[in-house]
Amino acid sequence: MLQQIADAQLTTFVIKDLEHRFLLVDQALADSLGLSVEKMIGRHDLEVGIPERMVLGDSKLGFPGFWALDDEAVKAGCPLHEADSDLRKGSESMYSADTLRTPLRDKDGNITALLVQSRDVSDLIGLHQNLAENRATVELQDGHLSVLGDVLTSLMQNLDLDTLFDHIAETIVVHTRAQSAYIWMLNEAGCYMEAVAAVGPQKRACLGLQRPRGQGIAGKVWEDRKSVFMDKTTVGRYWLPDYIYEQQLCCVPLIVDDDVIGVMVLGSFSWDVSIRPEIALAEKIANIAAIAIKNAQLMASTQAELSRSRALSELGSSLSAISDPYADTDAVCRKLLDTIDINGAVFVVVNEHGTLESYVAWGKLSQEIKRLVLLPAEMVAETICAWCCQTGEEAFISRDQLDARESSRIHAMRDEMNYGSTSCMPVMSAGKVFGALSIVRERQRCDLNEREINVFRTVVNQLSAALERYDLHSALHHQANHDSLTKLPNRRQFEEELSSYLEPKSGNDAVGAVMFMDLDGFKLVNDTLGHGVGDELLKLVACRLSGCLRSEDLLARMGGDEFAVIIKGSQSLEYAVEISTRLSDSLSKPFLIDGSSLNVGTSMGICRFPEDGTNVDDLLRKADVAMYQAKNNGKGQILCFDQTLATKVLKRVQIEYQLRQAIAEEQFELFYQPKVNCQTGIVDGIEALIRWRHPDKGLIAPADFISVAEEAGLINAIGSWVLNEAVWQASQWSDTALGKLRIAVNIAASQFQLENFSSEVLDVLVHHGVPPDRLELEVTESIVMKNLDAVITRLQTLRTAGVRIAIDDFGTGYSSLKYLQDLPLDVLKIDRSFILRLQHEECRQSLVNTILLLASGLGLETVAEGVETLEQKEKLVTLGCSSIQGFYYSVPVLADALPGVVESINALVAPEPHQRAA
Ligand SMILES: Nc1nc2c(ncn2[C@@H]2O[C@H](COP(=O)(O)O[C@H]3[C@@H](O)[C@H](n4cnc5c(=O)[nH]c(N)nc54)O[C@@H]3COP(=O)(O)O)[C@@H](O)[C@H]2O)c(=O)[nH]1
Repeated sequence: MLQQIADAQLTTFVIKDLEHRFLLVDQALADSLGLSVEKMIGRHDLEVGIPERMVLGDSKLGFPGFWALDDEAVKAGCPLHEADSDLRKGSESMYSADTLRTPLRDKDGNITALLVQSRDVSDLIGLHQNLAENRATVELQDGHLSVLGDVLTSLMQNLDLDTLFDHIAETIVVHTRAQSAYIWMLNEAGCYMEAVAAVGPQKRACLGLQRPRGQGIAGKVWEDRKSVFMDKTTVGRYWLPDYIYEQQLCCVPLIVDDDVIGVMVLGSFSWDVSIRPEIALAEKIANIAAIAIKNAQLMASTQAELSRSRALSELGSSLSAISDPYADTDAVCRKLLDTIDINGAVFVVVNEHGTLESYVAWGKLSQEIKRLVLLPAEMVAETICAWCCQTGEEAFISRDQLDARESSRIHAMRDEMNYGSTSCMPVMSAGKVFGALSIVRERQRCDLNEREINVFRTVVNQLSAALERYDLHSALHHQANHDSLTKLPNRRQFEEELSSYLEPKSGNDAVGAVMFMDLDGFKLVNDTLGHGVGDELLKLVACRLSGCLRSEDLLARMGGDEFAVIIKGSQSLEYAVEISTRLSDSLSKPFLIDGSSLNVGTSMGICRFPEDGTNVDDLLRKADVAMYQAKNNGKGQILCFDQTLATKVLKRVQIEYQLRQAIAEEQFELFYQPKVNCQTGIVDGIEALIRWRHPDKGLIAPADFISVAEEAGLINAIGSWVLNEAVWQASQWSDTALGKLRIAVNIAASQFQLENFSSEVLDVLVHHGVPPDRLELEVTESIVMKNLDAVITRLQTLRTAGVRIAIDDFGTGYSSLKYLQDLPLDVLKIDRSFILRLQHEECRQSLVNTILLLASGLGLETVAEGVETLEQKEKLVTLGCSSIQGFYYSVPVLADALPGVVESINALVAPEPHQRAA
């Protein structure tokens, strides 16, 4: 029955005596040992074939053996549980057991036997091991997942491409057992893989390396499109010199949309720790990295596109405001590098000699835009730019083409400079080729596409239009700033240039001189030979003057026959005088125009800056003042500005200004001075003499303003007023005692130059109803200076009508007998200077006598001016003078006072009423 119990157990069920002999053995154990139960009873473990190291123990396994465990249980006197492991059975296969040894006691309590119950737990342990392995796998995957989560987060944070590449390389080293990492990216044209980021000792050496398809590890992974593990012993030929420290490499392709865009390489410097298992993680990182790279590339190209379109619109607006075609083209070239994704822009121009020269070249080298070295002119002539300039057509060269329109040395240069795709277009202005603009890409990059060429064409067209606008604007500007006759700068340009030159530069005043000149004798040429000759003369003068100056100086035509010069940079008065003398001398030789030899000279005024002024107005005014004075001193003079001179001129200018107001407001009055007949002692005429009643300064004598009026061209207006006023006054006196008196009016020489002068005089007489014989015109000898024939005709017309003509101030001017004969005269007025001291100086007497004889010989009456004394009067009467005028009889008086004055003069000779009666 006990045997039945033993056999019914699921476990090994054995009872042993204290010598380890089996007292009871279950059938299963006997079967497993290939023995019968009976055969085992009474035998110990070794005798039934249980291996010795199980029975007696195995030190290697740390197993004490069945017997030692049996003894231990007996000794302990209580059940002993033992989890045996890795036990080998007879077949040497491994098994594990869970054994309980329970000492059995007799009725006296003594241990007499040992119950051994043992269970085979090998399967259970296997299960445990599987469980542990599974747990490790899950943990590894969990680890990978968390690594990938980190990687994903860090790579998707919108990094720019370069930072992203670096970041990927760093991430690999952080999250795998790799000690170095390299990122290789396919170039734009898909020609090679380029190392763009690296972590590890080879970083510097490796960055920028390029590997074509199939070459090097990156090239091989690109070709095979799958991950690979290599070590130095197995793959020598792909190693190249790229990885000198690494012993093992894991290489993973970066694939997006089935295209290999790059390669990720993980390296380890030791043999001990294999990085082969890292491939799985690296591949997962690569998947994320590839997407992140693609995103960043998209982002970068979108941003580049955005900034290109921004640059394009900026370019458009800067082109519309082009101010200097050269400087602006330079800027356009630079902007083109931003506007179109290119590596170089070159601009060549056709210079004024019609030859091509390289003007500007810009290149984009690792994002930095730099000016490139310009090609020598002879090489420019062999480029595609020259072809474009010659034909006026566009040209395109693809990246791998050697275009026959360029010379072989340009091909060699292209090679050396790594030039690829090129587009060149002519820049035109008003149908004329101005130059050519060319853009270029590095050879490794794709050809310029249609869209990019269109953008380039738009820019070139805009540039051409801008140049056309600029040319037009320049022409207009030139027109506005230059004299069309002499082509010299005009007054406006002169003032602008002087003003900008005078602006203090770096705190220093500009130094130099301004000269103002006016041609002497030009008016005569113009009036006598006509404006055509005058114009030719001005052109020749401009040419001679220009030849005397340095290129930095400026000669301008200020208007009419006036020229001005800016001498820059010299403070020396001597130098200014030297230049002006040179200018003046240059005009000394006659000018030959239409077969006539013409002579002109120049009067010149000089002022210097900063001494005489620091602004345009001051300097021009002062040079003008000096010139004015030079002219007054006599023709052909050069004078430097001085303040006294300026005061005089200022006064003159003020008088001129006020005179204009005086004419407008009729601030003039006529005074009248009687002329007394020497024979009768009776007043036989009066002279009208002008006075200016200035609102502030009171009465101003004609000596203080007539000459200014003559110079300013105001005398004709004043003369008209005097004539009208005097004739009107004569008409007022018509029915009085003064009604028969002849009234003399002073006429300036320029009045005789007026074509309608005689008709004006006659009209005034008619208008006021005064007969012509009551008017006498006093003219000076200066009327013979100009247009003598016309003057004589006018005088004759007047004289024929009955107006008398007197020559005034005789003896002070030309005193030519010829004109005395030619001019139709009635009266000769002897100048006051001859009368003065008449009674003291013998020679004066004979002079006056001669004049009187001359007048009498010519049939002219005579009037002596400025007679102040009785002696003078008596002498003149004795000498036979016709009439006398002077303070001796009366100072000039106002019209109201004149009747009284005349009456009292006449009274001096008229008999008293009682005498008359007698
Ligand atoms: N074109 C015009 N010229 C005019 C006009 N009115 C005057 N003048 C000329 O101005 C000059 C100065 O004239 P005025 O100051 O009026 O002097 C005249 C007399 O006042 C002065 N005079 C007369 N008698 C004496 C005298 O005894 N002593 C003395 N010191 N001066 C005297 O002489 C002037 C007269 O000059 P003239 O005309 O030459 O007879 C003078 O040249 C005027 O011509 C005008 O309307 N238009």
